[in-house]
Parts: sequence; C-alpha cells; structure tokens
Amino acid sequence: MYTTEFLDLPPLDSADGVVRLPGSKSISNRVLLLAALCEGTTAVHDLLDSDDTLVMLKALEQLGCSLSRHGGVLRITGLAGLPPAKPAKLFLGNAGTAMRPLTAALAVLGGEFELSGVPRMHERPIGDLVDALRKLGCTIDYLAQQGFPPLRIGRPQLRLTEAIPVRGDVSSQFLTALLMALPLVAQQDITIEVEGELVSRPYIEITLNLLARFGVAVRRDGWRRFIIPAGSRLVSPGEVHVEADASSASYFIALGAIAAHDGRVLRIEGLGHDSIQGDIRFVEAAQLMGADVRSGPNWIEVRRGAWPLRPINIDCNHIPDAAMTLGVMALYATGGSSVLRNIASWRVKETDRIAAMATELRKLGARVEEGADWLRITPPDVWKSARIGTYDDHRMAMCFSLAAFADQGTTVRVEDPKCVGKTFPQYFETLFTVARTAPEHIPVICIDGPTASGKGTLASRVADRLGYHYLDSGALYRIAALAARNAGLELTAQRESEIAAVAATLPVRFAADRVLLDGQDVTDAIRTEEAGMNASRVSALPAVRTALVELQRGFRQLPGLVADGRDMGTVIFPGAALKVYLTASAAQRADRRQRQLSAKGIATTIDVLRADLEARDARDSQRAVAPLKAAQDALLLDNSEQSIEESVDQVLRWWEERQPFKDT
Ligand SMILES: Nc1ncnc2c1ncn2[C@@H]1O[C@H](COP(=O)(O)OP(=O)(O)O)[C@@H](O)[C@H]1O
Ligand SMILES: Nc1ccn([C@H]2C[C@H](O)[C@@H](COP(=O)(O)OP(=O)(O)O)O2)c(=O)n1
Repeated sequence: MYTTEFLDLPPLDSADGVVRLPGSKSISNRVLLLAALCEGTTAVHDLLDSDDTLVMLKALEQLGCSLSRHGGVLRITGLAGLPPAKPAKLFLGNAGTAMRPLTAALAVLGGEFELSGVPRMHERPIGDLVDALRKLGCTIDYLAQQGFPPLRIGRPQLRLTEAIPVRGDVSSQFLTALLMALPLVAQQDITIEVEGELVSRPYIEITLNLLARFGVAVRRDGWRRFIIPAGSRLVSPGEVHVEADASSASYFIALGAIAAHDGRVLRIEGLGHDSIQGDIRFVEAAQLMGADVRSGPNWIEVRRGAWPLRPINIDCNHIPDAAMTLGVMALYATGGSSVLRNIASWRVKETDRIAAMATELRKLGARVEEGADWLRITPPDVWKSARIGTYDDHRMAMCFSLAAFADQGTTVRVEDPKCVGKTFPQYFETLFTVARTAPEHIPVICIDGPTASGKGTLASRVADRLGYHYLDSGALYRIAALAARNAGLELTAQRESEIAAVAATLPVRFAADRVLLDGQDVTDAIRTEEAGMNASRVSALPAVRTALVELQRGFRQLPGLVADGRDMGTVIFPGAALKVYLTASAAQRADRRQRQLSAKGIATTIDVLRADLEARDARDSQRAVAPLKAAQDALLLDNSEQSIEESVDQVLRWWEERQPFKDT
C-alpha cells in the first residue's frame, strides 16, 4: 500500500491484462458478524483484508469469538446466539458495515458495551437505527451528540409483538442491521416495516442471501415488510467463499472502457454476472456509456467500445458506491453532460461525496452542477493537471485515478493515497500492473555523484517520499563484478567481452532490502570496499556498460523512478525531468564512509579511505565511456554542510517546482 503523502499519476495511455480483486467488503463484514453470532464454526475463504474488516475482527475477538487463520482461510467459532459474557469497548474506525450491525446485534443480545469510531464516524447519523431499536425495548444511550456515535448499550426488555418501524431512506445499513440481529430473538414472527423509500436495495439482497446461507429464510412483502419467522436460528453453513468486491471492480470495468483500446482486453477474475452484489449492475451503466463487456460466472472482460464515451443520465439508487466511478467516466463522455440522480446517500458516506466529487472534478476542468441528490458533469474542454483531495474516502482516491488517461497529458496527484486501505489496500499496485504508458511519460529523478556523497541515501529517501521505485545502479556494477569473479574472470580489459556476457544475463533479483544473485543473498558481499573498487574496474569497460543499459532502463516503471549512480542523467535517462549532481568534500565523504563501515564493525582509517575514494573518483571521472560528470542540465547540490533531511527536502522542492499544478 502507498503510505506516501501523495501519489502522482503521470499521463497514462492504455490498460490491459488480468486483475484479481480483493473480497467484497459488504459480504466480508456481514459474513464475519453472522459467523460470530451463529452456532458452529465457519471457515471463511477469500476474506477481504482491509481496515474495515480488521476493526470488525478485533471487535469480534473482544466479544469472545475464537478466531484462527490458516493460509488464506479464517475460522470463526460463533457465540451460538448467546450474549457476549464480558463488557467491551469497541473501536470501529470509520466502518459503517461494522458500526450499524454490531449496534443492533449487541443491543438485542444485551450487555455492557461502548461503540465508538474515528471523528468522521461520529458525524455519520445512526439515530434512525437507535430509534427502531429503542422501540423494540433496547437500551442505547448517546455518549456525545444525540443521533450519532459513540453509543453505550445496556440490557434490553424486548417487545417484539408489534411491527418494528425503520427508516429506509437514509441508509439501508439500518435495515441490514435489524435483519441480522433479530433472528437471535425470534421466538415469534418478527415484522420490520420500512418507512420511506428504501435506498440501496441491492445491499438488502446481499443481507437476505447471506442470512439464507446461515439458515434464516426471511419472508418479504415487496420492499416494505420483512418477516423473520418464529424459531429462526443462525447456523453456520460450514464454508463460505467471499466473492470479489463488485464496487472495487467498477474501477477496472471503467478502466477497460476508457483504456483497453486497439485490441487490448482487461479481464477481472473472482466476480462474474451471477454475483450477489448489487454493484455488479455497474456493468450496465458502463455499457450505456460505451463499454464493451463480456462475462462468465466468475470473470468479466472489458474493452473500449464507443469512444469518446457517451454521456449518461441515470438513477443511481441501485449502485450507490460504484456510481462515483461514473462521475469520473463522465469526464470522457463528450458531446453533452452526464447526470447522476438519486444519490442523496452520498452526503452521509465517508465524506459528503456529492460536494467532494463536484469540487475535485472541477479541478480537472469539468463544469459541475450540484443538487441535494444529483450531480451534472460536463467534460473539460481543456483538461488540467490537478491535486485531487481524497477526504479520507477510499472511493475518491480510486475513481480519480482514472482521470490520468486524458490524451492531453495530465498529471493527477492523489492526496493521501493510503485511504484506499479501507477496502482495497493494493489498489494502486493493482492499477500499475495493468496500466500502460510510454516510458518517456514515467517520471525519473536522477541523482549522480562521486562515491560516499550520499547518493544512495538521498535517492532512496526521495523514492520513499514519492512512492517511486529506486534504482541503485552502482549495485548492478557491484553485482556484475562479483558474478564475473565467481565465474573465475580477472577484472581486466582483456576479459571485457566475457565480463560483458556475464553482465548481460545477470540472474539478479531485488527482494525487499535484499539482493539475490542466482538465488544467493549477496547483499553484504557487494557492499565491501573491495567490491566497490571491483565495480569501478568493470564499470570502465565499455561493453559492460552497454550490457547493463537495458537492465537499468527496465527500472523505469509506474508510478516513477529515482535512480542513483554516475551516468543516470548523462547516459541512461538523458530525458529525466530532474537531474541532481550531488557532491560533498572529500574529507566529509571519507568521514561518512568511515562511520558507515564502523557501524558494520569494519575498522579502517580515514587516510586509507580518503586515498581510496580519490582513486575511485579519478578512475570514474577519467574513463572514456560515460565518465562521472554532471549532466549539463543537472542541478548541483553540495551536501557537505547539510543533514540528510535537508538534502531530501531540497530535492523534493526542486521536484515540486517542475509539477504542472504547482501554481494551483
Ligand atoms: N547529507 C548528509 N549528511 C550527512 N551524512 C550523510 C548525508 N548523506 C548521506 N550521508 C551518510 O553518508 C554515508 C554514505 O552515503 P551513501 O548514500 O551510501 O553514499 P553513496 O551512495 O553516494 O556512496 C551514509 O552512511 C549516509 O548516512
Ligand atoms: N551509474 C553508475 C553507477 C556506478 N558505477 C561504478 C562506479 C562506482 O565506483 C562503482 C560502484 O558504485 P556505487 O554507487 O555502488 O558506489 P558508491 O556507493 O558511490 O561507493 O560502480 C558506474 O560506473 N556507473
């Protein structure tokens, strides 16, 4: 997951390939709660691993459920319909799918519980659910503002003979919560009556479907009355497979419609046309806009159909979450405006999504009108690069990533990308496996300079701050030298072609912070001073340098690269958007190297080190091919008197000055 302050998406061109998506959040949290309440043990396969499921799991553990994990399977032994034995204070983050049903289940079962969440959760209304629960005899108090979490729950005196009214027009989660909780106390038929128009009906269908799997067949009379039959009991079905999340799939369905052009196909696995999730109907909306979609029971394939996309005017009640994705697709639907209607529930989600979408779409150049429960979006005439605020809302981050495909070459900065952790922690990584763009669009920052100037330290920290890949090109010369020695070669010009042949086929792999050569961990072996000197020797051989060019350029991958070495800016990435030539005095560098070595328990003297590094400087800058020197357009940074943080901040400032949205 990207935990950087922001993530810049350079202009993207197309998409193809296969994605497997994480499990559905709605199904995951419902299954977890039902498994926790029922009789028996449930093995849950393909559970979503995200912030919202984590808070649910922690809460269930606190309530006394026993959980164990083996491989990808989670086993839960339920409470068999009994109230939790101990009082508990549950923290539920910003997970509505945990807060609402747990409130209902615990209020019906009774005990001493407190339920709280993040500040935004304390702004999301729960009064209608609490009113319904109080009417049937539950004890619930507000601990802060009336109508909002945090809540205290006590013991109920249940009255279940009369129909229980619940409002259906704010959030379907209230009805879901009652439907999952009331089978615990169904000594007689229990009737729930929905007041107002029921929003987000598909989510109720998921609830009913899962209740049926746990042995409870709810009867219903249209969408107004739901009856839980007397004698209902929640019983584990044994095994449950969680299907991939249909709301998460919406981003990739849209991606296919926007970017799978010229024979490309985007295939989504783990979800198909017989999905029980309402958001699967996003497919129909995407088709109306022009997507070419084919699907089977467990897969969906999407290609670009109509292009540009067609504007849409649609009632989104049946796809409340996935409909946000239509808002960004509308940017590509020229020839009119798109209207998304019946989206009032957006106002009380992770953020006020109507206001948030309007604000951020405008930044890209779209004209947007906003009503109480609708949005009208007219695509930009001229796209603008923009910093997109995400409001701690995973769906804002995910849908706006799709704005990077404008053919006018816009850069989209997604702020706080880690908000996707709520439902899809690997969203951007998954996007980058299928999104394509020309290499010259992928940003590169080059940091060249002499030994021990701090290139590696600076480059890897800048890469961390930007979420970019990092290329330590010196490591490749070190590895090439080691591999050549292992092959019994002397590191001399007479052996140039043989060393180059070794370098051309290096079986090297970078895994986390380890370097593997032919499966052997050589991380420490390549870091000795001798290995540095050997690297310097082989790096003077032109054929060796040529052999390593493609390997180095292969590191230029989405979302960007920071590369350090001697010739990053002059030879390997001459078109890089930022080149830094890093220096420090020889005395400083010798001192730094000595500290670095002594931290590893290697004793040396400053004089020897200084002589070594001056010898290396001389060889690296005097060789015939790609000598160490500043690129003409490089910015010079002498960090002799700077701390590491100061030099990192300096480079990031230079980088910001080059961004297209720096003045916005
Ligand atoms: N600006 C700086 N100020 C002080 N020490 C630094 C600075 N930059 C790097 N160092 C230290 O100098 C040592 C050498 O840095 P390194 O990144 O390995 O250099 P290079 O990759 O140029 O050989 C490291 O121990 C690092 O912590
Ligand atoms: N892009 C590069 C990187 C390194 N080299 C050569 C020259 C250097 O002396 C050796 C070792 O590089 P490395 O960056 O690992 O060395 P230092 O950490 O700066 O001591 O490889 C090169 O020629 N071109």
